Amino acid sequence: MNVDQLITIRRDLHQIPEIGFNEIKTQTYLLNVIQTLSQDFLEVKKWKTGLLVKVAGSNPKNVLAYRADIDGLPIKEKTNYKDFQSTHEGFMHACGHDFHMTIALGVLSHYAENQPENHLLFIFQPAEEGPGGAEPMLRSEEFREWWPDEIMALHIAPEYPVGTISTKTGMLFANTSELFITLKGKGGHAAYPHHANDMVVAASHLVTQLQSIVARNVNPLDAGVVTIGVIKGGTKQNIIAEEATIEGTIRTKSIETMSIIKSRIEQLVQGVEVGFMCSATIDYGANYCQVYNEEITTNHFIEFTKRQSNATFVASPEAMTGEDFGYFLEQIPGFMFWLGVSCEYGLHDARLEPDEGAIPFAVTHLINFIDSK
Ligand SMILES: CC(=O)N[C@@H](CCC[C@H](N)C(=O)O)C(=O)O
Repeated sequence: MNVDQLITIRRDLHQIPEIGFNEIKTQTYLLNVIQTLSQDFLEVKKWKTGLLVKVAGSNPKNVLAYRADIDGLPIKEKTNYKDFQSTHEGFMHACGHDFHMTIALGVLSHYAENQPENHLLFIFQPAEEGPGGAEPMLRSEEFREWWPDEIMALHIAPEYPVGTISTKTGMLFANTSELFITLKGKGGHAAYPHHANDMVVAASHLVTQLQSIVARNVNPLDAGVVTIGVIKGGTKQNIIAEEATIEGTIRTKSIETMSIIKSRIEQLVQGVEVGFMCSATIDYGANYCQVYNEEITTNHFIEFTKRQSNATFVASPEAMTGEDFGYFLEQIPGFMFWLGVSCEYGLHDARLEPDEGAIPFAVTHLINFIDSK
């Protein structure tokens, strides 16, 4: 695949972002591209809205896997793209998964023409942003039949210039848990507050109290995040709300801190139930384990990257981002790395315009790395 074809694919995919386990058009698009490749060494399996593609090696000793996540986000795009903005109103590839898929297709197309020595497995995984596709995929018969010996994945990094690769051994990304809290009280007329239990006021108190957990319950030498991204409640300005919902995410470096934060959330929610005479439910949604890069495979990739004259290696700090790729790394040795895409706006920003020059760079880097093994 030449650079123009890769850019066309990225722009096509950018126009059809779909959220977790709804990647219907994306799956069809990927299948159509894969069908244009030479099929001599390829085998394709569908798994839910994702795909598994195996390339048969000529003298296989092991299976090396490359994983790309394929879902988009519920974000209304605000890029300056003229011809290829999202056609799905309110949805956007604002986390670079259009890049991740394109790079995977670029590498796959090379090996469809040039048979690798070892087997290769390309994983197009749904629902990374939630509710999590990696864990159920790992348990599936489809995946277990093609279980790899080693696995790798990349994530775009807007803060680094094109040509930069950044990673580290050990923890790269944090443990995560989603958080959904619903408060139910008694609604009523705005002028009769003494006959109601106002869930807008209760939710406001709770959001403020939740901020105290990291400040006062997490060891300052450890790290934790409690971010509330959504607060909803009420139906009209002169009606006291009978229901409010709070949605957020928890991030920690250790499992113990995740338990501490969750039990504090439960205590604070109980306090709000008593204090505001309401009832509450807590749902932790999708939980991801940390992304922990295995030492030997990661160091091998770092050493390879440092030897490439067109690549700049940056030792990565740990990040409180989450990735369900951590589930693959729990069971299969491998690593994830950041790929510089040079953009002033960060991940999950409606203005994210990653530099497409990173696509051919990454495709070549990965092919050279696989061939070096
Ligand atoms: C790389 C990245 O941005 N990943 C997401 C993963 C989301 C996990 C889950 N849905 C949650 O919100 O906890 C991130 O937000 O870090």
